[in-house]
Amino acid sequence: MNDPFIVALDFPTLEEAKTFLQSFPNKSLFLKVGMELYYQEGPAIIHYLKEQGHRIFLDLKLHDIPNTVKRAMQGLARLGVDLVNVHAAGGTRMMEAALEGLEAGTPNGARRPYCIAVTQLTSTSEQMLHNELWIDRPLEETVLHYASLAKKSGLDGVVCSAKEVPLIRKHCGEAFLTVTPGIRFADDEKNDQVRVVTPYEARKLGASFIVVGRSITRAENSVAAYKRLQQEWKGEEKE
Ligand SMILES: O=C(O)c1cc(=O)[nH]c(=O)n1[C@@H]1O[C@H](COP(=O)(O)O)[C@@H](O)[C@H]1O
Repeated sequence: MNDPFIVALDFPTLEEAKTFLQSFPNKSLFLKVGMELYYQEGPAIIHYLKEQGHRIFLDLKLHDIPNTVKRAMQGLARLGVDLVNVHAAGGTRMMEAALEGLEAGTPNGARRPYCIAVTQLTSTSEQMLHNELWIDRPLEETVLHYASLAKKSGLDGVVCSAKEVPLIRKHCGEAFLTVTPGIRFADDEKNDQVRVVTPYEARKLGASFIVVGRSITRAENSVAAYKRLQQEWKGEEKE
């Protein structure tokens, strides 16, 4: 998993996803299939993207009782995706059950999908955490606590904002994956994201992977936007 860019394929239909992918012929991408696309197209979308040679992060953010998560993960492992996720808020027993399900569903000889936990969504602000969700601890502390629970449960890493990566790396180690959405170019709209950084900042902060959706998928020229992403990651942002 060396390529640090994950493109969020947030489209309502396979047709629209295909139209987008036509801009990247012969290129193997790391694609994130989320609820919008998967709930419409189901496993067929995964089979199609795998046939095209793409790697897949199936982002369904499972959060349920341990047994349900275990059985759901068993099925997802059979799809042969590379990466899946759960909400760390489901607790350690649920995260352990997710791994048990993945191990049980992984075909013989294959590698089980990596499994990561969402800490606090990148659309959550400090204010929302305290005033709406009634969580009194500082946001960064809760992110680190959830990351520690994920690590203790045996997960491979977390989803967080790149802002929290240095703290997580310090406590959970360099091998623990940090997958960071909330990525925007300096001149982009934030939309519904709150804890946002540029690709350049994400690399400086040490993110393992960055998840980029609208800045590429809704760009006038998606190929140019992807190239800009590569350049900024290499440190060529104008400061
Ligand atoms: O798990 C995720 O992928 C995720 C977690 C999170 O905290 N924040 C977050 O934005 N995401 C996903 O990352 C993508 C970000 O998309 P853009 O905001 O368009 O770049 C979306 O598909 C979200 O579902």
